[in-house]
Amino acid sequence: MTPQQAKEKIDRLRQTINYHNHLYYQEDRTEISDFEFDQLLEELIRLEKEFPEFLEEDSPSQRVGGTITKEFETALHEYRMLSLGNTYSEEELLAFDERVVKGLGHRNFEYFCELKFDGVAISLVYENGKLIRAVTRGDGTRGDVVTENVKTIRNIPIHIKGKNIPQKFEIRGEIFLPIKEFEKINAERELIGEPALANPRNAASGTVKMQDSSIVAKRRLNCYFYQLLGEDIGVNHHDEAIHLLEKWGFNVSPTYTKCKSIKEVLKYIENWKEKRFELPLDTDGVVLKINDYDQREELGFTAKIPRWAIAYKYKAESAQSELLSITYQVGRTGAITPVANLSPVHLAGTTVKRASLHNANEIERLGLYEGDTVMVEKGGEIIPKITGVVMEKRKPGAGPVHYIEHCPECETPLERKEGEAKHFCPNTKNCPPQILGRIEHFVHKRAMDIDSLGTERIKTLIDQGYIRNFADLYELESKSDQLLGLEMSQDQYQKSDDGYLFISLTKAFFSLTDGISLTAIQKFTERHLDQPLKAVIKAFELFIRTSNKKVAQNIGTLLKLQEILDKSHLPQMEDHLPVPVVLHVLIGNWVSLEKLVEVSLHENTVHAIMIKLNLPLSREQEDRIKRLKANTFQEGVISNMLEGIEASKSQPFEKVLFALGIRNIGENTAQILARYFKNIEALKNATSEELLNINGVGDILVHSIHEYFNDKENLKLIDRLRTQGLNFVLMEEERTLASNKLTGLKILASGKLNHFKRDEIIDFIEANGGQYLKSVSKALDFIIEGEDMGPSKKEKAEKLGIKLISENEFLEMLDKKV
Ligand SMILES: NC(=O)c1ccc[n+]([C@@H]2O[C@H](COP(=O)([O-])OP(=O)(O)OC[C@H]3O[C@@H](n4cnc5c(N)ncnc54)[C@H](O)[C@@H]3O)[C@@H](O)[C@H]2O)c1
Ligand SMILES: [Zn+2]
Repeated sequence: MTPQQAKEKIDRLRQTINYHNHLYYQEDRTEISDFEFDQLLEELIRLEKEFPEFLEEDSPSQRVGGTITKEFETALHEYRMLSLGNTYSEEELLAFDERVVKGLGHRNFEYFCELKFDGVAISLVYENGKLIRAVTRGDGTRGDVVTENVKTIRNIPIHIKGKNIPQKFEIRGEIFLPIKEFEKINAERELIGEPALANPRNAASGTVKMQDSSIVAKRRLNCYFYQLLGEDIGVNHHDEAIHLLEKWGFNVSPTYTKCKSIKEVLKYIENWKEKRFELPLDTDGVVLKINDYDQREELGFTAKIPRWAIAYKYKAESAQSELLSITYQVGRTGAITPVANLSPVHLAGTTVKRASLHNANEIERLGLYEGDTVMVEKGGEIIPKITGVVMEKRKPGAGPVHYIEHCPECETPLERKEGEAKHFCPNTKNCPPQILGRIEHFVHKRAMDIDSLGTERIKTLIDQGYIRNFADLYELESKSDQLLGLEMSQDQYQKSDDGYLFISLTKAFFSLTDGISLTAIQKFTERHLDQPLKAVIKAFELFIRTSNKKVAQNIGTLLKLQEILDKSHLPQMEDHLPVPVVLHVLIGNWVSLEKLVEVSLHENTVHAIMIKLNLPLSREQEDRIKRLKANTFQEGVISNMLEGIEASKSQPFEKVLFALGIRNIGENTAQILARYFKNIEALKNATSEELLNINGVGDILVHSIHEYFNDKENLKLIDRLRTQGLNFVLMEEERTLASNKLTGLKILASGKLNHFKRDEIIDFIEANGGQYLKSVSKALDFIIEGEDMGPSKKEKAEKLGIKLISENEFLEMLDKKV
C-alpha cells in the first residue's frame, strides 16, 4: 500500500467509524454489529501504526466514542472515563497477559474478572455521604449531568451511612434496563401503538438522557457498579474496593471472581459463555483487570485505554439452518413482521426455530430464496437473527422469496408509508388482530380495567362476530343467552376451500361413542394419523370391540356414520369429518342433511350452527353435542365478564380517554388533556395553537388528535359509548386544590428554581388552580424567572411584554414565606 492509498483508506475508515459512533452514542441506533464495528476500528489502528505520519489526535482511535449533548449541563470528570481495549480472540488475550508480564517484570499478579455489562456508563460523585452529581461518560473528559434522572433509580443510594465513609469519592457503573422490563415496556408500547425500542442498551441510554425525570422513574432502570475512585479510599486492591461498594449498599453483580493466571481467566470466560444468558441483563463479554492498584500504576495508560485491563468480547454464536417457511405476523397496530421458521438448531444455550426478519428490506438485503440454508446468529439480542445465506447450499430451481401483498388475516392489500420499513394492514377497524389489540388496550388495568376479559375471551368474541369495537362490549349483555356455550377455541375445526366445515376425528368419535374417554380416543387417532378415512373408521370399530364398552350401541352409531358419509358426497379432509354428517348422526331426522350442509357453510362452530337451527333437542342429544364443542363459556364466566364490563362504566374520564387508544395519547397525556379540557367536546374542538400551549403536547400529538376526531366513525363510536354511560366529562371532585390563588392564570417557569424541581413546579401551579404553559407566548400571565433563564426566552418575553417575576415574588403571591 502506498502512503497515498493508506491516507485515503485511513480517511475513509475514520469517516465510517465516526458515523457509527454518532449513531451509537447520540441516536442510540446501530447499523452494523459490534463485531463489524470493532473490526473497522482495529483496521484503523493497524494502519495508523503502519503509517504513523497520518496519526491525528482526533482520530476515533484516540478518543472515546461518545460526546456531550446540548440538552444537559456538563461537568468535567475528575478522573477521565476511558474505553477498554477489546479482543475477540484467545491468542490476543494471551498476548495481553505477556505484555503485562513484560511491563511488570514478573508473574506475581492477579486478575479480577467481571462480566462486561451492556448498558450506559455512569459516574456518581458522593460528598459527605450524599450523592451530589451523576455524569455520563460523554467524551471521556466531560459528560452530561443527569443527576435528577439517576436519582429515580431505586437501588442507587442517595444517602449512604456507615463508618469510615470517605468525605468524597466517585463510583462508576453501568446503568441498564433489565431484559424483563425491556420486554414489558415493548409489550405496552405495542399495545398503545408506539414503535418498539430496539434493544435494552439503547433503551437504557435513551432513558438516561430524557428531559423528564418522572418518565425516567417509570422505567425500572437498574445499575451495577464496578469501580471506586478517590483520594483517600484506604484500599489498595480492586477486590477490596468492590467489597466496600457492597458494604455501602451499592448494587454489585455477584458474578465477579479473582484469578491467579490467564488460564483461570480463560476458564471463567468459558464458564460464562452460555450461563450469561440467564442473567437479568445483556452482557457482551468479560473484563479482566489487574487487581493490585500499584501494579496498575506501573502499567499505566495509552491515550484512550488502560494497559492494565482488557475486555474479551464473546463473538455472537452462529449456526446453519434451513429456511422452512416465512410466517407473516400482523401486529396489534397492523404492522406486518415476517418471521422465518427454521429447522431447529442449537444456539447459545437454546434451541432456535424462528428468527425475526424485521421487514421486506431485510429479506431483500439478505437475498433470501425459498428453502435457503442460512446463517443464524444469537448475539446480544434476545431474538436470533439471520445474518446471511450459504450460497453453495442453495437448492437448484429455487426462486426468491416474494413478500406478501395482502394481509394474511383479512386479505386487505398491504400498504407501506413513505420512509417506513414495515408494511402494514390499513384495515384498522376490521382486521381481527387490530381489533384485538385495540380492545386489549381498552380493557387494560390502567384503562377501563375489565380484568374478566382476557385475551382468549376477547379473541373468541371477535372471531365469532360478537364484538368489533368498544361499544359492542356494552351490548353483550343483551346477547348473553347466545354466549352460553360459545366455543373458546376453533382449533378443532377446519374449513375446506369451498367453505365446508370439518371437525377433528377425535372430537367426532368422542361425541359419537359412549363410555370411552377422550384421552383414549386421542391416543387412538394419533396412532392413525394420515390414514384414509375409511380405514380409520374400520380400525375404530375394532378399537370399540376391544374396549368392551357399550359395544353394540357404539358400533351401531359408527355404521350409521359410514352410511351417511357415503351418501353425502362431501369432500374429504385428512383426520377430519364433515360437521353436517356428524350432526346428522347425532340429531337424526330433525333436519335434513342438505339443510345441515347449507347452514354449516355460513358458520364456523357447532355452537353457531345450533343457534341458527334453534331445535328442541332431548337432554341426551344436548349432551352429545356439547361433547362435540371446544371449551365453552359457562354461566359463571359470562356473568363475571358482564359485571366487569358494567363496572367499567364508572372509570373516570381520563381513563376513558386513554382507553380510546388515540395514537400517541399515553396514560400521562390522557391525564393532562382530561384535566385541561375537562370534557371530550372541548378536546375535540381544540385548535392546534391551544393544544401546543399545553405542557407535554407537540406537533405529532396534535396531528393524531385531529386525525382521530376527523374520522366520523370515531365520533359515532364516542356517541354510542356516551349513551352507554361512559364518562366523557371530568368529575370535578377528582382534584382537590390546595388553593385557588392561581385560578385563571397561565404561567411558565424558566431557568433553575430553588424550591422546586421542574415537574414539582408544574404540579404546584396546577394544585393552586393555575395552568402551566410550556412556551413563551402572548397567552401567558407571567413568567417565573429562575437562575440562568435563557437569554432568548427572556428577550422574547420582553418583546411580548410579559411580566417576569422572581421565585420569591411568586411564593409571596401564595403567602408561602421563604
Ligand atoms: N455497532 C456499532 O455501530 C457500534 C458503534 C460504536 C460502538 N460500538 C460498540 O460499543 C463498544 C463501545 O466502546 P466503548 O469505548 O464505549 O467502550 P467499551 O464498551 O468497549 O468498554 C468500556 C466500557 O465498558 C463498560 N463496562 C461494562 N462492564 C464493565 C466492567 N465490568 N468493568 C469496566 N467497564 C465495564 C463501561 O461502560 C466502560 O465505559 C465498541 O467496542 C463497539 O463494540 C458499536
Ligand atoms: Zn388485516
